Amino acid sequence: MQVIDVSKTIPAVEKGTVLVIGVMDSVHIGDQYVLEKAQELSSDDEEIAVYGISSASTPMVTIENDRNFLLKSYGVKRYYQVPAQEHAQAAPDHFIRNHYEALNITHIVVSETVQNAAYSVETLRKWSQKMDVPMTVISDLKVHGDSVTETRILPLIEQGRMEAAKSLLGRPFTLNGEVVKGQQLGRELGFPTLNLGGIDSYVKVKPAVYIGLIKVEGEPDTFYYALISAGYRPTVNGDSYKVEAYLLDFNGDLYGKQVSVQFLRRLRDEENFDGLDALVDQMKKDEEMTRDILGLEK
Ligand SMILES: Cc1cc2nc3c(=O)[nH]c(=O)nc-3n(C[C@H](O)[C@H](O)[C@H](O)COP(=O)(O)O)c2cc1C
Ligand SMILES: Nc1ncnc2c1ncn2[C@@H]1O[C@H](COP(=O)(O)OP(=O)(O)O)[C@@H](O)[C@H]1O
Repeated sequence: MQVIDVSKTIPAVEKGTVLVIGVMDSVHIGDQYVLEKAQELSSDDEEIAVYGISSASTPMVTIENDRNFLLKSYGVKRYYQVPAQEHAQAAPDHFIRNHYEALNITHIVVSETVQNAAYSVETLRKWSQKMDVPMTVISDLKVHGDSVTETRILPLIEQGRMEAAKSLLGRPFTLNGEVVKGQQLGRELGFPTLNLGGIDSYVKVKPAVYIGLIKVEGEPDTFYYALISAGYRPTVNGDSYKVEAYLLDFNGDLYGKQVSVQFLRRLRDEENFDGLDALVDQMKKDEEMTRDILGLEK
């Protein structure tokens, strides 16, 4: 998928464009609903492109790379990105008017949620009628009475409500990062834990122990179950927030690898134990409980 800055020259395309206008920051089930409709509406002669009205605020549920990967998986060929300083005024109707011919727009798919101060669905509708370009407005997908937004998902992750987050995201909340060195204490405790680096832009999950799934770079068809520890590690005088994972029934060198860490459910909150023995006793219990829940051999 191509990412194109809308403030730069917009390359002309040959195929017809089904242009989706939406806030596609986290590619949650509301966004997925819009993208599925766009897929249904497009023919083999057309390509799906997204004009993304991003809030671009941190912390994020889905960082840019993740978003691009997800959009691509929904068949999106081009993502027209509005520069951060112009978000508040992001006016897709200007963009469409200015680049209508270069983009060869054959259909506009607009999600009802995206109206902002700068434009309205009505403005777009008038233009599409004048130009005789079909336009489809996708109504807001509601879960339990309310629209699905990133603002609704963020606090769920901050509270460690991973099942609830998953129900709105349409996938488990996932951190993608690189395995970095930690204090090298884990192996001595009998619980080697990979330390995840490069995750600063993501929302911080509640300090707690979680059951998760890990995918490792170079092994696209394998998942490992894991115990994830997120938090400040008060027992070992941890100085900063970290996310670590102990992979069950795994042994290998993961330093420097890209991993994806999916959060399935919270097991318990992080505690300040009185010494390492108490911590290790609890980690053993955590592992036993996890094996019980997952139906794994002990
Ligand atoms: C299953 C599990 C549970 C953990 N629970 C706690 C906890 O409740 N409190 C705490 O201070 N640290 C907890 N930790 C973090 C450990 O203190 C940390 O993994 C250990 O210090 C090793 O760190 P290292 O990877 O930097 O060597 C937990 C880690 C795991 C894997
Ligand atoms: N089952 C496992 N789960 C996680 N990491 C493992 C496992 N087995 C081996 N490792 C390796 O051990 C490292 C973690 O050991 P640890 O002593 O906690 O060191 P660090 O503090 O640097 O993370 C991982 O980065 C990985 O390379």
